[in-house]
Amino acid sequence: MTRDSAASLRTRDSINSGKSSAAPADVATAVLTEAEYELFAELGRPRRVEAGQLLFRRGELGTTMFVIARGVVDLDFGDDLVGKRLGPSEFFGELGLLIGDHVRSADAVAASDGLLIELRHEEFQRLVDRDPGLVSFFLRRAILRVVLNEQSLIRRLRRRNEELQSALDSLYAATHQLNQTEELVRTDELTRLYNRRGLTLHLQEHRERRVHRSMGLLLVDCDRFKQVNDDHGHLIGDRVLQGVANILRSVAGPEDFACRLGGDEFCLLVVTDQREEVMRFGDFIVSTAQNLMQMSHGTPLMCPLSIGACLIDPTHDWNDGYAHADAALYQAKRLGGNRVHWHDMELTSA
Ligand SMILES: Nc1nc2c(ncn2[C@@H]2O[C@H](COP(=O)(O)OP(=O)(O)OP(=O)(O)O)[C@@H](O)[C@H]2O)c(=O)[nH]1
Repeated sequence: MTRDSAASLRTRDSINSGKSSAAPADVATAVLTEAEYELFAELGRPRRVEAGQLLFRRGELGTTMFVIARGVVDLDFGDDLVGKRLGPSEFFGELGLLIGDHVRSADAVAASDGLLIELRHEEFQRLVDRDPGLVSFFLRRAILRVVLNEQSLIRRLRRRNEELQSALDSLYAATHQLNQTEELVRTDELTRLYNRRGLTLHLQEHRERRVHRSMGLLLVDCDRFKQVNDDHGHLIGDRVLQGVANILRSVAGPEDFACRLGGDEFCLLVVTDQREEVMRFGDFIVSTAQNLMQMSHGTPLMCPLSIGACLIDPTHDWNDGYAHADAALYQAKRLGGNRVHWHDMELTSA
């Protein structure tokens, strides 16, 4: 291509807009100086492109640099990186020319019909031979542009990383808060045992996970607790309730479940299918309360406890099991309290 035809490739607009001469300040610009453009146009090959035509893909090896004579080209760097639109006199794919076999970092697509000038790696030496000064200036700009692009990419990635980190931190905080709230919703404030809602959720989780295990149920109720409040005040009453919770907490294994149902009523679920074992739990709780009562002088640390106990059949309705334990508790109270009573079927049918 001659110098005359090269000049004719350039649109008048781009010349008039002053893009053609790179001032020292925009040394990293993608716009070629007039002299560079003319040199590349002279040694390169013109190539017509149509709107939407793919020039190269990200990840492909390339050995060609392109200069836009007419039209516009979009560069898409993928992920969520900002793309670029290049116009007349701008160049792209320069590392292919300089290095040869360079991995493209973007998809290049003609965004309009246009005309490009292609320069292959093999032509690099010819460019140098023709005008070493001009090519060295171009090289400086091309390298600077790559470095600036890299730096801006690093900055963007760093910012993005910080944003992601802070989003992750907020997510952790929200999850933590949610867990805490969920835990609070399930917890009795006074005793820190599970509350009735906690029990309902516990049973629901078991049903959902299809955990079918036999369990012993102990319904624990304070005897004449109202009297404690009346005689010693609510604060002492609270302390007694906390004492009952401590006994239940101390006997419950990791798979067992202790909760305060409300007021002076508690329950303990123990994983077993043995009546004797459930009764052992019950006896231990009642006798521990008795021992604590003996240790109190004046201000009560504890009150007597009544317990209704039964085995829960995992294949039966929970409410049936609960009703059995409740009936047994009623019997324990009727017999004077301060004891464990085992549920027997006659009780419920009576
Ligand atoms: N201190 C305190 N008292 C509570 C709390 N919740 C409920 N109570 C009281 O517990 C008492 C329970 O009374 P009752 O249901 O008659 O039970 P009780 O006096 O133990 O009677 P029996 O069970 O028949 O032996 C009531 O006076 C309630 O006000 C609490 O959180 N703290």
